[in-house]
Amino acid sequence: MSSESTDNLNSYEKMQEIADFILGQTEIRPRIGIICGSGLSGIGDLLSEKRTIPYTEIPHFPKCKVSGHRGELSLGLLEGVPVVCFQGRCHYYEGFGMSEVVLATRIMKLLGAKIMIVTNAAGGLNPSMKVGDMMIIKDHLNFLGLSGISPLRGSNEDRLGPRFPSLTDLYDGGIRQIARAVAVSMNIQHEVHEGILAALGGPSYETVAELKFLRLAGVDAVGMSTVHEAIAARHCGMLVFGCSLITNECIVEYGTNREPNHEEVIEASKNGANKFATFISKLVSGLRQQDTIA
Ligand SMILES: O=P(O)(O)O[C@H]1O[C@H](CO)[C@@H](O)[C@H]1O
Ligand SMILES: Nc1nc2[nH]cnc2c(=O)[nH]1
Repeated sequence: MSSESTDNLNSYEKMQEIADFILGQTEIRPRIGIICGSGLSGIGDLLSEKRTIPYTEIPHFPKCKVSGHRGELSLGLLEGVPVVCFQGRCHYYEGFGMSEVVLATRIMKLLGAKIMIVTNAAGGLNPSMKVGDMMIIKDHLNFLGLSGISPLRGSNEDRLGPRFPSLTDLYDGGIRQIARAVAVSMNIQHEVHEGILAALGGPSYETVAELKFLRLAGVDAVGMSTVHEAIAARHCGMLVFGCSLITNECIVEYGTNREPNHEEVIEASKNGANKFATFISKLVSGLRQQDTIA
């Protein structure tokens, strides 16, 4: 399998080489980095003065191939703010190592970003969440992390961050407050929840028993990504905002003849993509007004 992990992207020098290559392609110096979830790459289409680079043209960059992920990055202005938008992510279940899964996060840091906005498609476990709703991530339960699968495993790169970073208040409270205000300004506050994301390894979806367990644990939505990038962002000192688009309702009963599938996920994210992108761009505008990115 060509995407199989060599997990060799922990080298700071290699990361710097990638960042220098990207900076050589554009005058844009991003203050915010955005990672687009499944079917959500359209956020990058809102950029002006845009320069798009396919991942295949970037030295050392892993080639992610899941459908719904474009596999390119765009630099440009969003609401007048210089941003880098990664339109496609690498997942652990694809066979990538953690250093590849979080490479985009570390590259945005080396490009100069202060804030990471990380997005995903997720299954709604809280019964109040409907397909097409959004969930501002308040905190996460990282099932891979709890068993030691961490992007920070291995010798620590002190130039990125500390050996033992705290994850308390990982998802920045001030940015979440701005996001809630944006939801009110768009009159979609009833569709924008705030809750706990559980990250599982995938690529299989959850069993009924697992979902019942997760619900008991206070989980609101389930995904297969995001938390690793959030940890890497905290490690290297970026503020983190995370948001899920709810693309399917988790099936928590036996014998319903319903089951999740990726086509449904992509279809729902296509349907919700425009509103989601508007929400993110208004959030960026809010961050600029509050000088959070200064
Ligand atoms: O997390 P993103 O990349 O949005 O995609 C989510 O959707 C896919 C499953 O349908 C998985 O890749 C899961 O992680
Ligand atoms: N783990 C998981 N990830 C998802 N991504 C989109 N939907 C789902 C889901 O139901 N479960």
